Amino acid sequence: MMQQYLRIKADYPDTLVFYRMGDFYELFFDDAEKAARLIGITLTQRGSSGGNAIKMAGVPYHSVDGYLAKLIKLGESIAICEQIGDPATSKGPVERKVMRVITPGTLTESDLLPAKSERPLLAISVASTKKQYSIGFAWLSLSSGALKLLEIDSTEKEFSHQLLQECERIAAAEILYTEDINQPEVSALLASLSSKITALPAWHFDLAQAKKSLQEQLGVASLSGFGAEHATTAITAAGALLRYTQATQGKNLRHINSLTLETVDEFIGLDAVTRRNLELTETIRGQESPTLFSLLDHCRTSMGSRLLRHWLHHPSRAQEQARSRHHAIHSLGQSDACAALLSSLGNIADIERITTRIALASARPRDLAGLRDGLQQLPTVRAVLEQCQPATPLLTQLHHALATPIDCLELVQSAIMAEPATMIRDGGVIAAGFDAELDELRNLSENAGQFLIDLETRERAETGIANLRVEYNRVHGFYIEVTNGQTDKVPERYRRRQTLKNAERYITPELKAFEDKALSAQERALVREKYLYEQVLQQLTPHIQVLQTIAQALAQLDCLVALTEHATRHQWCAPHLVAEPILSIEQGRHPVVENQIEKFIANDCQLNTERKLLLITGPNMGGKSTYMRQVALITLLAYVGSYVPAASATIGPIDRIFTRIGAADDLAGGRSTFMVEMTESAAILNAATEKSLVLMDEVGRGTSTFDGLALAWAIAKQLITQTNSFTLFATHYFELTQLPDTHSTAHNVHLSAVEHQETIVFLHAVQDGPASQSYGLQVAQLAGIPNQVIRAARKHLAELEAHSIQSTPQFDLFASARTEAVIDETEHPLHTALDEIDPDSLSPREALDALYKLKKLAQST
Ligand SMILES: Nc1ncnc2c1ncn2[C@@H]1O[C@H](COP(=O)(O)OP(=O)(O)OP(=O)(O)O)[C@@H](O)[C@H]1O
Repeated sequence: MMQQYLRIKADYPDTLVFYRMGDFYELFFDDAEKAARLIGITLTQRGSSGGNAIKMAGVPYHSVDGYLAKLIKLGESIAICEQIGDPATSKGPVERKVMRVITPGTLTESDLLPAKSERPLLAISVASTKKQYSIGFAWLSLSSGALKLLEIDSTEKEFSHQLLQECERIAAAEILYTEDINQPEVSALLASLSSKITALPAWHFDLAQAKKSLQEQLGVASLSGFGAEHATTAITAAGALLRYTQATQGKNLRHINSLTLETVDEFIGLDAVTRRNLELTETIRGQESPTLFSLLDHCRTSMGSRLLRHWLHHPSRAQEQARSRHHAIHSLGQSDACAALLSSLGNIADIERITTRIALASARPRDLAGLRDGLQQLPTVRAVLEQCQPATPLLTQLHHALATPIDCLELVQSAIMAEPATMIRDGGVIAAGFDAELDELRNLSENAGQFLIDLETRERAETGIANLRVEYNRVHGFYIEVTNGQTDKVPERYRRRQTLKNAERYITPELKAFEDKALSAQERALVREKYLYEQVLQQLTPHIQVLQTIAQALAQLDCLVALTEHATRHQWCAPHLVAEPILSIEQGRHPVVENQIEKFIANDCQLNTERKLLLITGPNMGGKSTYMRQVALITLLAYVGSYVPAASATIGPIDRIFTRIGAADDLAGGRSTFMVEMTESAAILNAATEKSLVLMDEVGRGTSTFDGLALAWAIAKQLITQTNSFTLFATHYFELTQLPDTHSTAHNVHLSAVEHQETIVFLHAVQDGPASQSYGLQVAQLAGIPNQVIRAARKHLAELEAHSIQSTPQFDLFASARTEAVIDETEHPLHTALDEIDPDSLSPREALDALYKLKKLAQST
């Protein structure tokens, strides 16, 4: 047996092998030690191999799912090795085979998957020519069957950034790549993500082979129908991805029958920092709520929740998609459609994942019952949609997709019991009337009850033993039990089966014959049921595609209903997406904060070609960050297709949203607060365009005042004059408020506060003009800094202010620092000489002389 084990293990060196032995899965050697360490199962030793004791650890097969879930969470992969031979007939060890490999990116079991998020598997391929790179991404959500491709061109400088950005957006549970990627830092880069990283041999990434297997999988002769035939690097990645998935599943992947080619400019660009700062699906501290997603997720199905999460991370730049959702929300909100739909959707199971399990033949009886109950809701859902006025194209499309697949529904209705057992092996799954043979076998075993009662009555009468009982247990089968006092009345034909303390148990030829028949009928019924169940799964496979369409339509409808619900409840408005460059929000609120505090103060935001950068000043705690975030979230929500928390919102084309908010050390990544701040700012300055929305919060505060101020000033200037992006720039450097004097597209706004009896009251209202003072000490006092410290600070502040007698203290310090530097430089003899030259008035000869003179001067200093 150990030889068999070692042969199998050799094919799965980096995977924990769960080796089936009777009712247990056993792990051996290093696998056993590792599993014992990771999931706390007991490590034992038995026998020996090569003179060393064999370490082993096992888990019972019926509770394996819990252990698998823990291991997968820890990033482990597991090979499930089953007994496939018949132990009764095999000579030597029973034949065994790895039936499937479970990896973090290839999960389909409901117990192992999070209900509300996807766990995609991503493969990355890189092709390079000189300094140009093409990065191919192919990712698959095995639990839904959605396969996506993306190919981006990159340069050496951009490579790492682009690779990381896409990986973070896709958020794969597992990444496949080849170590042969020419960039050695790639593996380090990928390792910085939280996914499991699997390196594959280079030959898995072969274009010709990839194209062939992709076409075979999708059942097409060319990929042109998907517009993907030229995306060769992405196709190469898809080849490796398919090979890996097929190998782990050991089955046909019938539910993967389409692919989507994404383009890099399709979505509003959100880098990882921005996703985090805006707290879309995770708070900055990494919690699940409160986030934009936790706020809006009123979805009744897990399919809806997953799609909503996807929508929030993928707002399309094309305004059409968002507009069609706004129209649908308008229509759904007009009537009481939402309430009706919410109750129907609440009765619908996760048809998307159930369909996948049907394709993989791993669907459990309750999956099919769930499918049946869900499909039965479709007519009601459609009827409600028909009532929605006005009928919008999107709702009509959903109505169309939600037609009941009659054949499929009839099949599950007739085949599956109303409330089937959890496992097919226990029976109690196939409905009565579906199969005559099964009904007959069940009849035989179930009618045993009456036969036994009759027998008992007869035997009592014949033997005169009044308390004689005919009974059954799993170990000894049927028997007649007679208490000790009565055993002398037992007739000859009784054979003793078992002796107990107070009684004897017997069997008779008649009872034995019945037992054989009944037990075999029961066994045969179980076998028949299993067979029928497999047939039903088979017969469902032609319906996979239509079930996928239904699942997607239900998910969309669920999201729309959730958004409508929220919009109605919180008086959100329909945004206008327009072609002009404008971002005009009236009475905007922060969607999450407005829900958490009693009285949220609404604020406007006007940005357009004449007003592109707002310098936001105001006290700490005044609401600057909240204001900036709310503008970004309203913009994002509008493009997601949701209504927005405002009285009105008109928003033009937006290509990316950038944020530089707050400062946190990235100690793990080896970057200080200031380094993080500057890296993020650099990314913005390099990539922002005039269609980008940029949020900059207190840039420069991570370093000394002068350096910080100088950087903040230069960055703001660059955003005004070069990138010309829509910018919200919050700062505590009052000196920056002078920028609008020289740059007409920059404007000052501030968050107001008033002093009241030595303390400060925040008004949270955005007003024109710069703030008059910073109220830092008052906020510190509010925060509980001891009075003594506050008094000392106040004294020191007065001294500082007295020192800088100039009108605007810090700015003048900054200005004089600059002029000093300039004076220094102009006093250099070389500079003096240069200043004296007027190139326009020089003859060629004089110019040459001047050049010699300058060169000499340069050498002498
Ligand atoms: N518009 C508003 N209406 C009501 N309360 C608000 C509003 N904006 C912000 N607040 C409240 O004020 C608190 C502080 O807001 P915020 O963090 O935006 O201030 P800030 O000016 O960015 O402060 P700092 O400069 O210290 O970072 C928020 O937690 C919120 O409770």
